[in-house]
Amino acid sequence: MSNIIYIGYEFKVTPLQPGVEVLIAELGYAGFESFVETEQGATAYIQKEEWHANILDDIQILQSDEFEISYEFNEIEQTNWNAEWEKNFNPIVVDDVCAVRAPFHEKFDTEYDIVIEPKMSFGTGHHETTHMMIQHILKNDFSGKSVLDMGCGTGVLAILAEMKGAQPIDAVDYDNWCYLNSLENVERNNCQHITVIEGDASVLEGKNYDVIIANINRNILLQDMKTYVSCLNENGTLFLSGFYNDDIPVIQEACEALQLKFQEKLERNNWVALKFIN
Ligand SMILES: C[S@@+](CC[C@H](N)C(=O)[O-])C[C@H]1O[C@@H](n2cnc3c(N)ncnc32)[C@H](O)[C@@H]1O
Repeated sequence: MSNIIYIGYEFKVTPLQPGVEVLIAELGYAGFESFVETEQGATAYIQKEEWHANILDDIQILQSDEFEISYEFNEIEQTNWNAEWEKNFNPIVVDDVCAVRAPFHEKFDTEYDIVIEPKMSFGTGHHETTHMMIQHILKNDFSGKSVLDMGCGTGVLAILAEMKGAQPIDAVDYDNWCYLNSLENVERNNCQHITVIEGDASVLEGKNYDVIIANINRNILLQDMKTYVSCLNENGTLFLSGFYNDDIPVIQEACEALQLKFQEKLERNNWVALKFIN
């Protein structure tokens, strides 16, 4: 383990659900890397380097009248929470077809059984957006398709794409932890067709894909949409998530300006995952 210093926030949330779920989702998009649900709420961790005093300013649920949320924070050693977090990682099963679990969980009797050692990368399958992207992948034909998983996190979506017959697959993330973690998970799931790349949209120059999956966030998607679409083959499909229902008009407008056609929307707890074709 490296000696990265983390800041841990202990949140007390009333009512607990859906408060904790929404809070964790929002913190994930603000840059928090890992979460442990507790009896009274949740503990959330962010690298000290990524932290700043206004980090909670954009967390909408903290302004909500429907929830009472208090918190304390302090600096902690990475090793203290990693073991605790692993104990708290619950496996999930999407649509009875695809399980996402850690190596220390029992194997599931599902068609797709993905083993993830998530550590600090986002993408445990617990988040609404990951869940919906898994649903999109399950519903669509990936056989023989070239795929880009942009913002791959743990690599979970790329791994499922390979299990569904896609190849070749590029899994790209600009975060070094995610890059390393995806490499580990690709190997753990015996994937043969995934290339993990550390970088942002600038690594996509000259590349082409039949399917692009991007679960990132509204602003990065809007910023990099043109690059994604320039990499999309004819009869291609683009799956987008990492934003709310309210963001659909601006995302849809950006896609349609690039000649994409809206096809389908999935929604969970106000988060959405959209499908476009060209
Ligand atoms: C919401 S997580 C999604 C992870 C995983 N694909 C999933 O569905 O669970 C977004 C990921 O995008 C990565 N990311 C954010 N901005 C990026 C960028 N500009 N280029 C590449 N990756 C980016 C983050 O490091 C993070 O791992």
